[in-house]
Amino acid sequence: MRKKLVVGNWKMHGSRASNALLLSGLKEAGPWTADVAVCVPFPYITETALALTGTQIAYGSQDCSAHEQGAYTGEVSSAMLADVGCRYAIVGHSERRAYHQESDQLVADKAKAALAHGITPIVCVGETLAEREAGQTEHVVKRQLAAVIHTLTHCIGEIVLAYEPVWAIGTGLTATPEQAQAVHAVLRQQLRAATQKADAMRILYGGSVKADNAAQLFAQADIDGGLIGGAALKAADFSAICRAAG
Ligand SMILES: O=C[C@H](O)COP(=O)(O)O
Repeated sequence: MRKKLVVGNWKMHGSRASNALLLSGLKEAGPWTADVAVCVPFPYITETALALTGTQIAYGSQDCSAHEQGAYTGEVSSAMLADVGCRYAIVGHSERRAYHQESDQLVADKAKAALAHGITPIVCVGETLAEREAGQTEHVVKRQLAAVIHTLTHCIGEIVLAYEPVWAIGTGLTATPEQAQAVHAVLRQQLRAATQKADAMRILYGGSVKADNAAQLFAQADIDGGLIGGAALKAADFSAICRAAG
C-alpha cells in the first residue's frame, strides 16, 4: 500500500507576509494522514523551514541545478538545498521545459543531482494539448520518463513521478480520473520494466486539482497523490485536498 503524497507547488507566488499566513493556516489545519509538502521559491526556503519545524509538513524547492558547484550564475545546487533541509526538489515542470527550454536529458541530470544529495526529485512529465490531440500522449510521457530511467539506472526507484498534462495546468481543465489513471498505468508499467520498486513508487497527478475533484482522482489505482498549484496558495483549499488523500 503506497502512502499518498500531496505537494503544494507555490510557483512564483508569495511574500514573507503572505507565506507566514499560509503556513500558519496549514499548521492549524493539519495533521493529515497523507504525507504533505510545500515547494516554495528559493528565497523563502529558510523561513519556511523555521515555520514548519516540528510539523509533519516537509518542504522543498521548485528546481535545482544539474551542476555540483561553480560559476553558474543564478543556479542553485542540490548541495545548497540539502544544506537548508529540503526533502524534495521539483524537476522538469512543464513551465521550465517550455519557458527555459529544459530538455529531457537536462531534467534527468537535475534528478540525478538531487538524489546525489539525498533530495527526492519530483520529476514531472506530461503532454501538451496538441500532442494529446495528435494521439502522442503515451509516446511523449514515455520518452520523458525514459531519459530519467536511462540516467538514474538503479536509482530510478528513489524518485517521485508526477504526471501533469500541460493542458490541465492552471486552466481549470482537469483530466478526468480515467484519463489520468490511463497515463499513470502506462508510466507504472514503464517503471516496472526498470525497477522492482515500481509498485512502491508514488506517481502524483497535477493539473487543476481542487478540493472538489481531488478525492475522485486520488481513488484511482495508480494515482498516489497530487502536485497542486493554484489551490496550494490557500490553506483551507490545500488542506481539503490533503484530507481527500487520507
Ligand atoms: O505543479 C503544479 C501544477 O502545475 C498544477 O498547477 P494547477 O494546480 O494550478 O493547475
